[in-house]
Amino acid sequence: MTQTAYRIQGATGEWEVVIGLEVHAQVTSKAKLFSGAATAFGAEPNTQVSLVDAAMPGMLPVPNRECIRQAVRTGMAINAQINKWSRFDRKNYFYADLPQGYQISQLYHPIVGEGEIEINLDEKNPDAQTKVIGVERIHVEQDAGKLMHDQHPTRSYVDLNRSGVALMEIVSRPDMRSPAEAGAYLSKLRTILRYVGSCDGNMDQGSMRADVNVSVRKPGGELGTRTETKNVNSVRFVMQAIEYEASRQVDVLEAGGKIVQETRLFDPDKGETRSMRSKEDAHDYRYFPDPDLLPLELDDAFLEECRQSLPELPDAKRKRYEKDLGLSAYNAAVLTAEADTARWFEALLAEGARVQKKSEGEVAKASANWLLSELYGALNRLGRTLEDSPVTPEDGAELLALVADGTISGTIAKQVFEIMLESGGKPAQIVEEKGLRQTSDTGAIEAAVAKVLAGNADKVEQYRGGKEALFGFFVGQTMKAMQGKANPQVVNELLKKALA
Ligand SMILES: Nc1ncnc2c1ncn2[C@@H]1O[C@H](COP(=O)(O)OP(=O)(O)OP(=O)(O)O)[C@@H](O)[C@H]1O
Ligand SMILES: [Mg+2]
Ligand SMILES: [Mg+2]
Repeated sequence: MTQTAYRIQGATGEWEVVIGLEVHAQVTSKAKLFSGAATAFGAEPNTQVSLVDAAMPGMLPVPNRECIRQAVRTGMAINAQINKWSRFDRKNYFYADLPQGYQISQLYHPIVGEGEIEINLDEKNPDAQTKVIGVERIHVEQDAGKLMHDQHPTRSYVDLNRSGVALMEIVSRPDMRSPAEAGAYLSKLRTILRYVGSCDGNMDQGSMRADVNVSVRKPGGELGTRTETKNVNSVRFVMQAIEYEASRQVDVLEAGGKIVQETRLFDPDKGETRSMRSKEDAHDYRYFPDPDLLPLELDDAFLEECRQSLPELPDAKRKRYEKDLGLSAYNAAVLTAEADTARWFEALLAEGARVQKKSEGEVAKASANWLLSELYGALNRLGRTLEDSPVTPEDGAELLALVADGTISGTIAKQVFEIMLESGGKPAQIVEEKGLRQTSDTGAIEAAVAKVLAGNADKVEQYRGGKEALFGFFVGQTMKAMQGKANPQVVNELLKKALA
């Protein structure tokens, strides 16, 4: 690790920032944690509420196997200890969005114990600056409902669609030392969750949100008192909240004040945190084991199935792309940062291996370059993503195969791609219909060469006088005269001969 430490300069010297994140991640599952109600985003208020979620008297919770499975798979993906025996506790508090009057959570015996996440601090060269952040635990709990204050002048409404939805709370160790490290941690965690498929990671829809614990201390000193900024919903806001909160704490301490352990809110418009409640009026949650639920016991077959179902994880994939496919560190990093991108690339690669007569490394490099420059460029222009790309991996591979076997040149491939984007159609068919096939017809190319040389007599003289850099000019002119359709190798040979 070659990172320079993040320090805040105060009048009394430098301060170090200490950060721990509690991330709430909504579990990907059709049904809620203890009921069969649906979890889809964007439904009309109170249309996805069972009697259990509304806390009708006499209703009993029944754990949803899929939610448990997703938490276990997530734990396995961060190399964590999986606890074969865990238990649900009641966290008691009173609030209008919580009809039960308590949240079912896991305080004393979480399902997942110690794990770790390696963060990469240089996006372009991920292995250049890494750090391991400890994860203390992951437990499973219910989400609450949502209060709506903008529906009526004097009343608040409540939407219970979210009530009872399964969350994983992923609690880090206080191992981060800068906003950048916290940002890298959150991004990496989101990437892992998306690969595993246990959470969609959509922070703007609230599927993933972070409670940001921050304290400051003199470098190497005792841990300071932390504040906790709740429910921050983007990577950028987390970084801003830390920056603001750390310098606020330094100001308080340098003025001779004390940090009070408190819950704060982040205001994205102002980039500030504000006090919500202090420890003095903190809840006494009166935790106790939920008497309606048996302890969770996981058997070996279940754990084995969870392990078998894990996909190749982002770091392993990135390293394989570099080592086995020969991609640059940067390309490997960009292609593996999102599970969807890697999936698209691998489909392109598989199809490329089938239709191109080139080595795996050559196919991989050409595919990566095309995806990251041509396709991404086009999608950006069209305001689209890979998911709704107008071109499929099969079409892309077919286009690259036409270049690889010399049917068309790289320049013509760009033209064909534009036509595919505009009017659809298969690359080979477009090439035939528009007569774009590359030609090695020596007669036609010789004629074009002769015309170019005749029209540029002065340059020919300079070239023969030793200005060899002009060769590229002649190639360009000849290709232009051939409308990009001449085989570049034949053009080179015939030009050399004519200029000799
Ligand atoms: N001195 C500190 N400075 C910064 N972060 C800290 C410090 N001490 C603990 N933390 C972090 O605070 C978080 C504490 O989360 P935890 O879930 O254990 O408890 P909590 O916040 O008290 O409870 P709740 O889940 O009800 O919010 C962890 O991420 C931990 O790393
Ligand atoms: Mg917590
Ligand atoms: Mg907390």
